Amino acid sequence: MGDKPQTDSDELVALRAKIDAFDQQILRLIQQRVLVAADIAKAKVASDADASFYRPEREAQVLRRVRERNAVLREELHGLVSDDEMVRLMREIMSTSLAAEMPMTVAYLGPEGTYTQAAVVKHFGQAVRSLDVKTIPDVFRVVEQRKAHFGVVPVENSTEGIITHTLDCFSSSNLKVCGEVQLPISHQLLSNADGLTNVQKVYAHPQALAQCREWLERYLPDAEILTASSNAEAAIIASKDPAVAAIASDIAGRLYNINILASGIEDERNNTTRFLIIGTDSYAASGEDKTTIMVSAPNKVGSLFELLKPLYDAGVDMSRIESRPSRQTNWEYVFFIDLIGHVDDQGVSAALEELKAKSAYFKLIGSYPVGVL
Ligand SMILES: C=C(O[C@@H]1C=C(C(=O)O)C=C[C@H]1O)C(=O)O
Repeated sequence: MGDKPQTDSDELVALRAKIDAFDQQILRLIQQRVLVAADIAKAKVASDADASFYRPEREAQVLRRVRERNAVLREELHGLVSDDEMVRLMREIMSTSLAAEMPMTVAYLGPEGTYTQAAVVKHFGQAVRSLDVKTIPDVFRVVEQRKAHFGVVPVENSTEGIITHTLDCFSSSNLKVCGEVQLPISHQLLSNADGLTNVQKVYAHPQALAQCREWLERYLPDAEILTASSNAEAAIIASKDPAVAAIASDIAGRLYNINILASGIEDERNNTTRFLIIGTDSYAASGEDKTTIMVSAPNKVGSLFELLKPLYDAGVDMSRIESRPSRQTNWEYVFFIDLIGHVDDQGVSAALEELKAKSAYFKLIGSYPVGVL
C-alpha cells in the first residue's frame, strides 16, 4: 500500500460491470413487482370498497415459497445467501411495496426501543409505521378504535411462560389474532456507571427481571431492584442517572445513549418471546396455520376432559393450553387453547363445533399463519 491511488485490475472492472447489470435488473424487477401489487390493490378495492389490502396468509405463502426456492437455488448455484436472510430481504420488498400502496400503522407496547417494536419490524418490515402506546390494553384499544391497522403484543416467553395480561385482554376484546412472530431475546445491562460496583439500582420490566434473576443475584447482589412499565422506560431512567442500570435491548442502549455494561445476561440461552399480531379481521387459511380459542368448561367433574375429547377424536393437535381465572366466579377458569390448523380446515371446524356445543363459553380468537420469519 503506497500513496498512489489504487488502480483496479481488469478482472475487478469486469466483475463490477456484472454487478451493475444485476443491480439494474433487480431495480427494474422490484419496480415491476410493486406495480403488479398496486394492480392487485385496485382489484381488491373494486370488488369490495372496505377490502384490506394486507393479506397475512398470502404473505406467509410468498415467504414460505421464497424459503423453499432459495434452498433449491443454493444447491443449484452453490448460493451463499441463507434461507433466513433471503426471507428477510423478501419481507422488506413486500413491506416497501405495501407502504407504497397503503401505509400501515401498527401499535406496540412502547416507548421506542422495546422488544415489541423489534417484533413489529421483524413481522411487518421496516416500511411500516409503528405507533408506541403505554400499556398492553392500550394496544388493544387503539386497534379497536381503528387508530392503528394492527397491534403487536407479547404472549409468552420461553423462560417465564405466559404473559397473563395479554391473555386477559382477549376476554374483553373482540379483536382477532392474525399472525405470530418469535423473537430471540438477549438482554443487556445498560448503564453509564463506571463499572458494575457503581450500580446502585436496576430498573426493568418484571418479565426481563425474571429472565435475568440468577445473573442479578450473582453479579449485583446489593443493587436495589425496581420495576418499570417497559424495558425502554427503564432505559430512559438509566440514561438520566449513572447510578442506575436498566435491563433492555442493545437498540434501546443506542437510542438513549447508554453504555452496555454486560451483555447476554439472560439466564437461559435461547430465551425467546412469542408475539401475536392482533387486528379487526379474520383471514383465509395459508396452508400452515394455528387457531387460538378461549373456552370454559361447565362446572362438573370430568368436563375439561369431555370438552377436549372432540379434538382428540378428530386428531387435531393441541399445541398449548393455559388456564386463567374466569373473573366471573371464583375458582372458575377459562382455557386458552392453541390448535394446529385453520378454522376453515374441515377436521378442525367439525371438532370445534362439537367442542363449542359442550362448552359453557366459547370464543374463537383467531386462525393465523404459523410464523415464517
Ligand atoms: C399483492 C397482494 O397484496 C399484498 C401484498 C403482497 C405482496 O407484495 O406479495 C402480499 C399480500 C398482501 O399483503 C396479494 O394479495 O397478492
